[in-house]
Amino acid sequence: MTATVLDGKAVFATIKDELRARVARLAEQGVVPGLGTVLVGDDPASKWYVGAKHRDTAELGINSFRHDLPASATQAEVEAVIDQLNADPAVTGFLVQQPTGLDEFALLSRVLPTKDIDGLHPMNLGKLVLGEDGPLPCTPIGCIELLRRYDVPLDGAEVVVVGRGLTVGRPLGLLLTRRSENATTTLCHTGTRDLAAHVRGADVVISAAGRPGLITRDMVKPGAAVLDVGVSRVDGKIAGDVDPAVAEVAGYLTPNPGGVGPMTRAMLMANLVTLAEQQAASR
Ligand SMILES: Nc1nc(=O)c2c([nH]1)NC[C@@H]1CN(c3ccc(C(=O)N[C@@H](CCC(=O)O)C(=O)O)cc3)C=[N+]21
Repeated sequence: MTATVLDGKAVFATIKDELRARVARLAEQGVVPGLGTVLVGDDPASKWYVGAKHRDTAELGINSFRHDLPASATQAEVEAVIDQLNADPAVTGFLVQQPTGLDEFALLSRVLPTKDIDGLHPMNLGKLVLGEDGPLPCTPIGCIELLRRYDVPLDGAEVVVVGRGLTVGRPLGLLLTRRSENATTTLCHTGTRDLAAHVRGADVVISAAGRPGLITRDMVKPGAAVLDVGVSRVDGKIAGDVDPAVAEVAGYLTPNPGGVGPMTRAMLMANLVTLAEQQAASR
């Protein structure tokens, strides 16, 4: 038995087709969505992610506005770029690529909540807690969407999330326990005494710890769905949190690369098109 591949790249291709149709309808109303990105410094991985996002927009007929700043950029300089993107009506939504090395909370708070396609503005995270509609964080909804497209049930399922970071683990817990997802969710982290015991009971495991090989074959319940969000680098290559031998016992497994990464970009594009539709409707 070998696990069914949760092919994020293939699902992204399908989602691109769906989005192209929505972009075409917006074009009939004279609206072209616009993505803004702010990148600080020259971390090669961050550069690649931002570059990939701009290739995605080009493929979808979405405008893009790229602001790359040197590592020496100050808080005030980055905030000035945020102000400019907030004020530009051609920019539907934008994100500040993390990490910046600056005061992240101040930067996140400065983005107009209505242009926050990352769903990480305190207002939007608050809406998530309160159960109000708003843009949702891309990697967490990417995980949920990937499971949905492969008919992996979440309703009543035991889900173990490994990691409590702002962009993945923390919001995933909030999303999975909503009535619409209805999963019983355990959030594990570096303080968890017996990780293996928790993972063993899980129908779905989502690991976003950034520790290569953390999830091993012996920890996984046969038939479980395993999503690998880890993007550590070992010898210049992507190393996930999930040991490859997990494929021998899991029912479903994301490749890495080719799993959650493309789904994150898919949800970013979807959030952007949704915002453009909302802005078009309220004109
Ligand atoms: N404000 C903000 N928003 C983000 O969404 C955000 C961020 N900051 N900081 C960094 C993380 C990381 N991230 C990835 C997106 C796509 C891939 C991706 O598509 N990876 C490809 C290939 C990777 C490769 O081959 O190098 C894959 O998994 O197949 C990976 C990682 C978004 N992030």
